[in-house]
Formats: sequence, structure tokens, C-alpha cells
Amino acid sequence: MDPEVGNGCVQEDEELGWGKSLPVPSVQEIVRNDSLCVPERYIQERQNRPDYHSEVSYASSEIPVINMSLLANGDKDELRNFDIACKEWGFFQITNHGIAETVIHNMKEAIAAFFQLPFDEKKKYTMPANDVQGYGQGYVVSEQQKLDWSDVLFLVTLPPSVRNLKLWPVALPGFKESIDQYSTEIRKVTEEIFAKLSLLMGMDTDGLKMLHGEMKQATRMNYYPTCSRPELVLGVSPHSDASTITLLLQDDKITGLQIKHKDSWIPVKPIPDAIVVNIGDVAEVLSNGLYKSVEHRAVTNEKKARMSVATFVIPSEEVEIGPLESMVDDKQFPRMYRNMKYVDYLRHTLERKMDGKAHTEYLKL
Ligand SMILES: O=C(O)CCC(=O)C(=O)O
Ligand SMILES: [Fe+2]
Repeated sequence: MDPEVGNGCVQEDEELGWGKSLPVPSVQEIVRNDSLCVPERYIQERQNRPDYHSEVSYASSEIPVINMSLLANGDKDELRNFDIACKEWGFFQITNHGIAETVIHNMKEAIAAFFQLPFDEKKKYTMPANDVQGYGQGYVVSEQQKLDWSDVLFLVTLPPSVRNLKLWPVALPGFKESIDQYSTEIRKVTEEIFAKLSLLMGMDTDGLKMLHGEMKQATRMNYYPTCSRPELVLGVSPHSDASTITLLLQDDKITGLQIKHKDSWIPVKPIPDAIVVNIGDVAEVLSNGLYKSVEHRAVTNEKKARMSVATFVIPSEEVEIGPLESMVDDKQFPRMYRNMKYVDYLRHTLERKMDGKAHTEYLKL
């Protein structure tokens, strides 16, 4: 069977989308056909391999953990911890976030069920040639570029009016309901985080929410098959997220996510039912660089496939992003980023391969 997924099978939608990506093989199918096979296109250049210089630090216990219940209830110490987490780490895990265990469990089951479908079934949701939504892989712009050891289902989930249900496996029992519930809960947590970020950025509590216009959520469901040579490949190449914030649900038992902190890669050890939150490029720009959209990547392993669900919270396409007046001070904090319509930034990032912090650099003055 030809394991190729990506564009080509599905008709192009007429509307101008956010971007497009070249078709690539399904890694899950490659591994299913031959669990030892690691094609050349997946073997990273030496300096990009996960074990290069053994530079992985095991200081993962240092990554901040924020108690959302304390934060939401106005605890001053937790607000300070949150501020430090956003400034110094750009990444933290949240506990007591109020999302019911069943909602998290159902979301994980839904993506597991999708990736367990036969390949011919999954192919029905293949990314159209001019879209980044659907089943396939994003950020592939050349036949020469190294590929990530993962398959993806990427869907815009909120608001419901902008969903492209043709690309949703709606016939899969529980799939749509699980995404609906999970997305609604993530939206609530986002509003809580936005309220506190707004205060820290010198606005009223609803400042960020208002500024986003009709806020959207897009969800990238990542499937990382096992790899017989995990030291040669990357599950996701180093990148920062083009979102305002990202909320990531990861496997409770398998560590795969690593973040760049003080020039080392630090693994984010899962805390069961916690959600990993990171500052995205939009929050970095709005805060004039005070809050950091940190580079991260995912590695694979030989023993067990890993899944993760990244929910990107993004502004309405027409919103102009740029440093907030309250974050700029000509003497102390001169403006570091230019203004740009959000959709133009998003398209800029989606036309390129993932490349560390290179996308954010484009916004710098
Ligand atoms: O799987 C992970 O831990 C990271 C995924 C990620 O960074 C993304 O989808 O943007
Ligand atoms: Fe990411």
C-alpha cells in the first residue's frame, strides 16, 4: 500500500486558507510495514539530532507548576509565580485547572481511536492541497527538507462556525463530542490565563480577550510512532508556536517534549492530568518581549508510540498584533516588534519549515 498522505487526493477548497504543505508519507504506516525502517528523509543532520553534545539537561523538575485554582482566586504568590514562569521559562504546567478527568480521558481516547483507524479510513481526512487542516503533516515546503517522525490531524475547533467538518472524522463514535467538550473547557482555562496576563500587561482583566476579537482555537493532534533509531530523528523539529498561548495535553507516562532553556534542552516530565501551557509568538509580541515564546521540540522513543494534543489559541485573522502601549517605554523598554495583521504572520509561518525562533525574528524591528 502506498503510505503517502497529504494533498493530491482531495479537491482544493476555493477559499484562501492559512497555508499549505507538501504531501508526505505516513510515519505510522512506515513503521507498521517495517518497524526497523528509518528512511533517509527523517535522519536529522548531525547537529540537529536529539543526542548531539548530550546537551539534554535533566532539570525538568524545575519547570514551574502553577496551581490554577489559587491563581484564579487571586493568590498573590501564585500570580508572582505565574509572572516569573512567563518571563523566565515561557512554559509551565497547570494543575487544579478544573477540567474534569473524564473530559481529558475522552479526548485522549478520541485521538487514539482516530490514529488506530485503518490507513484508508484516515486518508479520507487528508489535508487538501491548499490547506493545513486535516490529516498529514504541516510545514513541509520542499522535497529536500528533513521530515518529522510524526503524523498529525490538525483542525480548527472553535468557534464552531469556522469548522471544516469535511475534515473531521465525525463518524468515529465520540470523536466530535470529545473535541467539543475538551475545546470548551480549554476555552475557560484560556480566559482565566488571559485575565491574569492582561493584569500583568497593564490592562483590565478582559483586555486580552477584547483584543483578540473573535478568538479561535486550533488543535494539532500529534501521533509519534515508535522509532528504532530515536537518536537520529525528531518527532517535531524545534519551533515556537504562532499562537498567543498553547495548551498541551500529553501522555501521562511518556516524556517527549523538550524546551530550550538557557541553551539546553529540558524534558517536560508529564504530571498526570496537568496541562502544559506555553507562551506563543503573539504574547511575546504583545508584551514587547517580556514574555517569551520559547523554542521546543519533541523526541521519540523505541518502545511506545506517544500522542499529544496541542491547542493553539489565536486572535481573529484581522487583528493587528504589535507591542501594547503599556509594554513600551522609549527609555527602558523600546519597541522591539513591528505591527502586522495576524493572518499575515500566520501565513508567513506556514509557508516555511519549522525553524527554531526564525519566524518570530521576522516580527522584530
Ligand atoms: O508533542 C509535543 O509535546 C509538542 C507538540 C508541539 O509542540 C506542537 O504541536 O506545536
Ligand atoms: Fe509547539
